[in-house]
Amino acid sequence: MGLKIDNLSGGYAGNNVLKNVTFEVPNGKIVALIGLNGAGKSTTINHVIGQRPPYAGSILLNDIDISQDPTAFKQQIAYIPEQPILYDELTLEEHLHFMLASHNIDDEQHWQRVLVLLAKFRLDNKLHWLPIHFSKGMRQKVMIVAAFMLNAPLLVVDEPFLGLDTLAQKDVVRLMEEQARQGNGVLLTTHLLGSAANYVDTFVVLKDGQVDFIGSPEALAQKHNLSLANLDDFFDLSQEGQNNGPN
Ligand SMILES: Nc1ncnc2c1ncn2[C@@H]1O[C@H](COP(=O)(O)OP(=O)(O)OP(=O)(O)O)[C@@H](O)[C@H]1O
Repeated sequence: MGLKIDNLSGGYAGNNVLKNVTFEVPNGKIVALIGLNGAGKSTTINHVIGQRPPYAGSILLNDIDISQDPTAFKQQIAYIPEQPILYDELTLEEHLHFMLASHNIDDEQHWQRVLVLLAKFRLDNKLHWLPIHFSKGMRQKVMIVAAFMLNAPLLVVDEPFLGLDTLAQKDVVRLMEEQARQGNGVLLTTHLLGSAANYVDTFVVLKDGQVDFIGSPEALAQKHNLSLANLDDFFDLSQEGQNNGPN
């Protein structure tokens, strides 16, 4: 069980980006989607969170098919977007209550966890602030608190570290690991392979909208004759491969 993507084709009107993408995020595992700019990572994420319907293939989360029951499917997902999405007229506190309600989560039971997360990201004294008062990093932290408070079966994170200070980056990694320990799946996109190798179970490499590799950090490093510490050089090698052309 967990997330199962089978032969997914998808993209945008007139631009079929993903071709037969197949991979899984088992419950309790952290999977990182990686690839060069334009490889199709965000497009895959858009399909997984139900923003775009698949052209072909299937997306199941704990046996619920996104095409057959999109509401039940989406209620199992917590999502941290690359760019924060906040309502200008809602305070931080109102945002969090709204998110809990939209996921049918008992507010009173969960509020203690919310307060712990707010304190961790130093937002605990800002419950009455409106988004206009938040810095870029603080806006991102609001999205992070909102996602982790849901404790959802699948956490989807698009570029989790953009705009975050190093302390917050470490907290996000620890929280993703905690999610996995609790049996939830985590799907993230990242360009920071070297550090991701320390906490992900599986890398899924996308190239031109297709899955090019699935395996552990060790297997990916071995395939490219790299040490885990030098895994960031993987992108240089991919780039060279592209520049050299298909033949
Ligand atoms: N809204 C859109 N409409 C049409 N084509 C798009 C749209 N968004 C992205 N694309 C195209 O889809 C392809 C994959 O883009 P995508 O954003 O999924 O890549 P990515 O791997 O997430 O890249 P990055 O690392 O730059 O975030 C690219 O060719 C891009 O031009």
